[in-house]
Amino acid sequence: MSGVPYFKLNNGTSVPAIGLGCWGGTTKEDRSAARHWILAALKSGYRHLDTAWGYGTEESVGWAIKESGIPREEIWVTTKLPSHHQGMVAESLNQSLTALGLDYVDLYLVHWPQRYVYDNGDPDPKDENGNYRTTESPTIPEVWAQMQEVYAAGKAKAIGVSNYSIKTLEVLLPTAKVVPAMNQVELHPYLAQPELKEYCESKGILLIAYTPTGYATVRSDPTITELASKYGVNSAQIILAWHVWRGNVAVPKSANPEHQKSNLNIPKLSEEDLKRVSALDRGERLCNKADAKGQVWGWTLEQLGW
Ligand SMILES: NC(=O)C1=CN([C@@H]2O[C@H](COP(=O)(O)OP(=O)(O)OC[C@H]3O[C@@H](n4cnc5c(N)ncnc54)[C@H](OP(=O)(O)O)[C@@H]3O)[C@@H](O)[C@H]2O)C=CC1
Ligand SMILES: O=C[C@H](O)[C@@H](O)[C@@H](O)[C@H](O)C(=O)O
Repeated sequence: MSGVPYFKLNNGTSVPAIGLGCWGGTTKEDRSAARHWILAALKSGYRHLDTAWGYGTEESVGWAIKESGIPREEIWVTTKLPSHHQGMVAESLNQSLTALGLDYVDLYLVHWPQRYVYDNGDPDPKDENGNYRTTESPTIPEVWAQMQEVYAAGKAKAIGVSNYSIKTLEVLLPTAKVVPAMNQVELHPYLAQPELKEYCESKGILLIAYTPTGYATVRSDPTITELASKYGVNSAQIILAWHVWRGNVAVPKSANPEHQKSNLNIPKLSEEDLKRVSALDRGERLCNKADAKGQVWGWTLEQLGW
């Protein structure tokens, strides 16, 4: 077993390789109650919290940081820009900072490449046919230019993207003055995304794995459970060891103190066993799958480049 390593970003800062996913449910009550399991995680040794404007848990994250008494600079905080705020990056980040009770975040991510029209602050604006009201203005490069401004102002110590593919990164990068430090995407043994990983590595972009343990689907895979027995650990630990070996940051969510603790405790696996985990890749998405219209939050898989 070993502690959590830190990975270096293209701007020279370092991020704990395991963070706590802070998606806290859909009700106001659950999102508020998340403060208690977020605080428990900080007490167990987590120093990296992953939230988003859209999760409604920024206040809970801020409360837990304050309550923990841990110095601000020892905790890595990520939040994300929602799709209906992409024309107002500075204002949206200010809203997030107010909710967090912080004066900077360590990482600010564009949550999705698709942009929605701003309609009275509705985060899911839809037309009469139930279609997302996406917009081409601002463009991806225009949104990124605004991201560079909040980075220059020091309100975000690093900036990056989420749910970007090679296709959408190829739209962003040509005019970027700051290369995204990180790209947060779905990654687990059933969706290893080797081409995206190689591409991002070649550009100096670190990947963050969301849905990192692949839910019960991947955790109960026979190879994973066999390795868990062999090493005397649980399935999530096998999968997280694989992420760290591949050089991916991972942000497992757990409200359970025992799971939280074990997710920080990374076992050392043999190269041969790690390669067995890699061999499970089948390009299967488990989160954010296409809906009945063949879209994910208003964009087709082709638009997303998935
Ligand atoms: N950028 C994006 O678009 C997205 C980002 N995310 C981020 O990624 C985070 C994690 O993603 P998520 O989809 O929740 O995937 P996870 O792989 O983190 O799965 C979470 C589930 O796994 C369970 N779990 C966690 N650890 C263990 C363990 N050791 N043993 C058994 N069960 C365990 C949790 O249950 P329990 O609480 O009971 O432990 C919970 O039900 C989110 O919170 C969010 O921060 C997620 C989706 C999209
Ligand atoms: O409106 C979009 C959804 O909230 C979507 O943003 C989430 O599934 C998300 O990607 C996450 O980070 O958990």
